[in-house]
Amino acid sequence: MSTIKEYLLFINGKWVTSTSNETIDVINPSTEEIVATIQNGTPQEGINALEAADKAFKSWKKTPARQRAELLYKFADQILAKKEYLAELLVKEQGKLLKVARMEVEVTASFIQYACEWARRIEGDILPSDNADEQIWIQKVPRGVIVAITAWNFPLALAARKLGPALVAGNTIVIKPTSETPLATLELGYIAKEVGIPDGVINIVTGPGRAMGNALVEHPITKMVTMTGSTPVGQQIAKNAAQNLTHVQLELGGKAPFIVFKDADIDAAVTSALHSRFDNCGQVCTCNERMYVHEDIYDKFMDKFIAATKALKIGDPMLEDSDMGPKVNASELKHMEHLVEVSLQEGATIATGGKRPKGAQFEKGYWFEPTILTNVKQNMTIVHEESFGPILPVLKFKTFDEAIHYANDCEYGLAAMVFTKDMKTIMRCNEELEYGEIYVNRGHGEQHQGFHNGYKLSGSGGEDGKYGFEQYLEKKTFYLNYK
Ligand SMILES: NC(=O)C1=CN([C@@H]2O[C@H](COP(=O)(O)OP(=O)(O)OC[C@H]3O[C@@H](n4cnc5c(N)ncnc54)[C@H](OP(=O)(O)O)[C@@H]3O)[C@@H](O)[C@H]2O)C=CC1
Ligand SMILES: O=C(O)[C@@H](O)[C@@H]1OC[C@H](O)[C@H]1O
Repeated sequence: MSTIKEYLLFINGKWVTSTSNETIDVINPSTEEIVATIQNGTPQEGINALEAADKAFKSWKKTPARQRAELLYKFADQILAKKEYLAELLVKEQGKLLKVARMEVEVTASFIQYACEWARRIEGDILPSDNADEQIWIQKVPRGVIVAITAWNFPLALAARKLGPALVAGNTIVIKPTSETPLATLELGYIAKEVGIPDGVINIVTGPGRAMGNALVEHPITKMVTMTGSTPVGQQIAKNAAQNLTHVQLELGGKAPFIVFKDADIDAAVTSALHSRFDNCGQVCTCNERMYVHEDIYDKFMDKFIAATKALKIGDPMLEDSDMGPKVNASELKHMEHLVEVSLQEGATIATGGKRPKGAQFEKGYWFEPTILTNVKQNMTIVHEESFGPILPVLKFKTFDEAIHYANDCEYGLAAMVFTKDMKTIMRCNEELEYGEIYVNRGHGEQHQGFHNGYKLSGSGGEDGKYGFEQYLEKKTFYLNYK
């Protein structure tokens, strides 16, 4: 009889049971079984975590950056040492394929290792003053307590993407993972103790965002909120943080266009389009959310693309030969069905998929077939509303200007993908596409040294790389007169 693990709140280096005496079940999306429970933490417990982080900040910021990095390298090593355990936990709580979960654990460690490289590169400026015998120093200093709020699609990697730079820069952190997939993130509390991260430097609290999240965002101890999630919630966080003018960094929704020009390598485009839509059951912020294929190659492209989509194997994410697992929860599954229903009502047709799969193995769980919609018009809902799931509308285009117009006709601006061999077309796309991240002749997939930056309603601030690291530092200008 497997016992259900009850996770507690991780505050000031201790595991704490919430005074709410309430827990939240974490459900396995493949089986609908309870995987574990978490605390329904109270807003006061969130504030307790902030106070612990504030207390720890005073000594953590004085710790030489190299020592901070050395501890975080050990933290990353311990994450890798637990790869199989953490990967299986991710499969159970999020439904992602085991091979993708293993990649997520590796990426979690590499996010932290990348941040550690910045330990000896925190550079300021020294400027000559207009006054004699005076210098101006512009110093980079840590902000203080960072609140990190994460989404459910890559929960562990998203936490590390924030924890790494925050701590290397000298800040302390309170992480609130989503209530959907908090387990692997909570395991970071055990790892923090194992490697000797000082108490209070890392705190992990759970509870619904509207209560626990609000409390963390609105408190004056909080000096920065970094959040990954949906645009409506990001907008709410920005409003709540405004009362203290707290710095906010938001990575939000997307509706990436995937444009296949007439001269594209069709086989390469088919493979990239397939993975950029259906990997992680379409639950990646930079996913191929809508395709524009030049009319001259449309039939040839679609024959190959539909065949490849039909060949995808939906199944138990623990099995090596599965290509796609379930959606993360029941409401997301219902959202898929709703989007297909609306698309059909608006005149689209289904080339493949469009419903829950049949079979005994799909009786339980939140499964949805990989779906391609055709006869789609630019003004349809599915072309503008993020699906964040395995549904792909495909449209034709005639001219370059038409493709760019369609692609930019969107309230989001995170990622775009373009397939062409023509350099002039590539450079015009670079210039005219209104997106923070453009992939040319390959599918989506950021790298740590890049800059994951959403335009429009896809976010503000950006993260990763040099410019993401800089967000975790404040500037302090120092006029030194030595007359
Ligand atoms: N740009 C990017 O890099 C990424 C963007 N996303 C986007 O995230 C969405 C899916 O993730 P999902 O988790 O459903 O996103 P949500 O916006 O629903 O939740 C994100 C996080 O915010 C918390 N939250 C909710 N309300 C508040 C509040 N009022 N104050 C503070 N925190 C709050 C949630 O907690 P709880 O769940 O416990 O309520 C969760 O931890 C998609 O739209 C996708 O596009 C996802 C991944 C990456
Ligand atoms: O947030 C996302 O969906 C992507 O940025 C995803 O998150 C962590 C992985 O490294 C990215 O692919």
